[in-house]
Amino acid sequence: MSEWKSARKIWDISQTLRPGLPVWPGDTEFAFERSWDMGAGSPVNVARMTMSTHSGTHGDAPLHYGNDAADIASVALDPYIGKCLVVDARGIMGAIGVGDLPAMASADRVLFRTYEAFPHDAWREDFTAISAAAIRWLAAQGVKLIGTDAPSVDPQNSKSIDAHKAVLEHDMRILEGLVLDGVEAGEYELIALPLKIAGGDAGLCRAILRELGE
Ligand SMILES: Nc1ccccc1C(=O)C[C@H](N)C(=O)O
Ligand SMILES: [Zn+2]
Ligand SMILES: [Zn+2]
Repeated sequence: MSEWKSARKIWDISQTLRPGLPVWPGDTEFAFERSWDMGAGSPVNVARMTMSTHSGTHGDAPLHYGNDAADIASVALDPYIGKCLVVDARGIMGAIGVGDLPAMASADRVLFRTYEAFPHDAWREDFTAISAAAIRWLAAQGVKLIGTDAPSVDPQNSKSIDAHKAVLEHDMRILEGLVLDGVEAGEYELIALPLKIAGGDAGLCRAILRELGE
């Protein structure tokens, strides 16, 4: 075993960014290409990327759903690091409602697993959203961050984006596109920092869960 291996187990809950990554219908495809190849003129390999700010696993900035709201470079990082509760929401169709929420003593962060198996290779329009009522209920319990393995907290065809508006109203943070395959319901430490993009309406994340320590 590598001497670098942490004593506490780590789950990588991030999508792998690569060409062909399923993206929101109509949004920018993820593209990656070498701009310099190591060899004759260059001592190193370097690539360039083109992508939507909502590619793969990401955190939404309040600016995404509020014009005068904070960009991703300005938000505090506290919501993105610390103890979280993973909730098994597999089998719920449509949107997660208040009645689907577990009795919670206290949790600052709640992540919902909606997929039996994450759809890495195709866009699925029928993902499970989260109702605005459920978001308000979570806010009332003190929850500061809501995460989901679905690509949005609102349904794909929503124009009123009620869940996002409820999040804005309660100044919560959102993680979308998490990969929770093989993660059991329970408590973990979350670390998922969005990239610091000035004016960014979202930031790509490398998201992990870590086994709780002493
Ligand atoms: N790329 C988009 C283009 C148009 C409308 C929405 C998106 C989204 O990505 C939704 C997003 N993931 C969200 O719920 O925050
Ligand atoms: Zn998003
Ligand atoms: Zn969103």
